[in-house]
Amino acid sequence: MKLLIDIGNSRVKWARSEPGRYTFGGAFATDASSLAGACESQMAELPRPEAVLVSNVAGARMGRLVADWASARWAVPVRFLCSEASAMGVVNAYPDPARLGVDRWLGLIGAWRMHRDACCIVSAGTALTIDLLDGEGRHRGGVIGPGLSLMRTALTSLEALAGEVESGNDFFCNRTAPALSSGILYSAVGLIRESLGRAARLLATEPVVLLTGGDAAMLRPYIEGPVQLVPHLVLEGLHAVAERSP
Ligand SMILES: Nc1ncnc2c1ncn2[C@@H]1O[C@H](COP(=O)(O)OP(=O)(O)O)[C@@H](O)[C@H]1O
Ligand SMILES: CC(C)(COP(=O)(O)O)[C@@H](O)C(=O)NCCC(=O)O
Ligand SMILES: [K+]
Repeated sequence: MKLLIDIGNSRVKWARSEPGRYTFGGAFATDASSLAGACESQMAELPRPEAVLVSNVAGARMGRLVADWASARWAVPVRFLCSEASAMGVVNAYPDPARLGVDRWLGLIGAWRMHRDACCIVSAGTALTIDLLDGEGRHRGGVIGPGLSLMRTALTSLEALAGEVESGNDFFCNRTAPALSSGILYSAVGLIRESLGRAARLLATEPVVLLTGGDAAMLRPYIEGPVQLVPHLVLEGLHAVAERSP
């Protein structure tokens, strides 16, 4: 068994990888003060993994905390994945491949393994990242926007907008709280819809949407066309790599 760990800027997600079998394990906050304790409470009882594969986009300190915990618990090799120029049929669009977030890279790897066709990966996490993969496995680039919580935190930090964001049904609202909710939601939905329109024109075909991340389920009703909800695409990408690694 290999242990897969996705360290995002809001949450750490983990899973078990065995040949032909991927099992989601759990999630906990990406918080330095509680990280080791959360690893202990969620993963300590696992059988000793033969390896730990990590995707980390939350900085070196979080990565070190997880690696130190795993090394102390099992004395097992901890491998931090890096974005590459190409791998497993996917070609990175970045001229400097290592600069592409490794979560986005592993999302592309996971998407290609699932679909082997043109797809648009929408990852609704701390950031809202959208990446386009063409029918030949070429990454055509992507965009990085604010996630829902990030927008909420930024806007409600303004004194005039402080307080609860209240979900509503209208687009145009006559009270501050629902107006915030509508603006935040459609900022994300607008970016997604713009991306999908441009993707269809660029590829001359409508790519399937792979929707992932903590806000995926919430955004799903607002996205037209073929959409597949994949709660943890980064972990699926790590599983694809794990199955190919010795
Ligand atoms: N239990 C949860 N804890 C924290 N955020 C959650 C939770 N469930 C859903 N979310 C939403 O998901 C987002 C984080 O998604 P996630 O994909 O875990 O982000 P990242 O990969 O950037 O850490 C948060 O911004 C929040 O809006
Ligand atoms: C943009 C991100 C921080 C998203 O992280 P997340 O929302 O998953 O926490 C991550 O993809 C990243 O570190 N990207 C590096 C810059 C780039 O991809 O161009
Ligand atoms: K993301």
